[in-house]
Amino acid sequence: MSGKRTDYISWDEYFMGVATLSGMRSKDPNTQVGACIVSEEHKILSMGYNGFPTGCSDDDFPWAREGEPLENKYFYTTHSELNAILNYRGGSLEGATMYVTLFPCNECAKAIIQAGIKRLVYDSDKYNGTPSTIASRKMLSAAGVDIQKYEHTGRTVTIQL
Ligand SMILES: O=c1[nH]c(=O)n([C@H]2C[C@H](O)[C@@H](COP(=O)(O)O)O2)cc1CO
Ligand SMILES: [Zn+2]
Repeated sequence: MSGKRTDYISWDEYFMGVATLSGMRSKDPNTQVGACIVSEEHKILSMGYNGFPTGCSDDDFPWAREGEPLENKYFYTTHSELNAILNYRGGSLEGATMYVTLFPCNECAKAIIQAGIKRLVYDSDKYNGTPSTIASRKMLSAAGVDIQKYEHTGRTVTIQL
């Protein structure tokens, strides 16, 4: 008998958990997104969350969803998926898997494809049916990216910080 623990978290729980934790860094009051990129050997290569680019202060740039284009967040936020891709400085992401807490938009889909990411595991799909996610799905499918919906296990993890 090996005596090994049996209640350890699965790879999917681990990586979606890390993506979720990363999203908790986001200052966006409406939608927090986290992404975690993993190698074929189950090694974490990079992480990201949605926010303004370096040097663009969260206190100076707007988090509003509405109003003039220059006065709301959409021109300024870097999405979690792009941040995770850009945060990787170690070489190629060819063949990697991305775990992301929200299904990617069309712009992130292009970055995912061009980075060579071959598998996508997503959790929320709250913008399903919008032109952006329809285009995203269309491109990811055409490029042969394996798209999987994360299956919740019901496990709750409490971390004392
Ligand atoms: O793929 C995505 N990844 C990502 O990080 N985001 C970010 C950008 C914004 O900060 C926020 C979306 O804001 P909202 O849900 O209020 O429209 O989530 C949004 C998408 C769109 O699906
Ligand atoms: Zn995006």
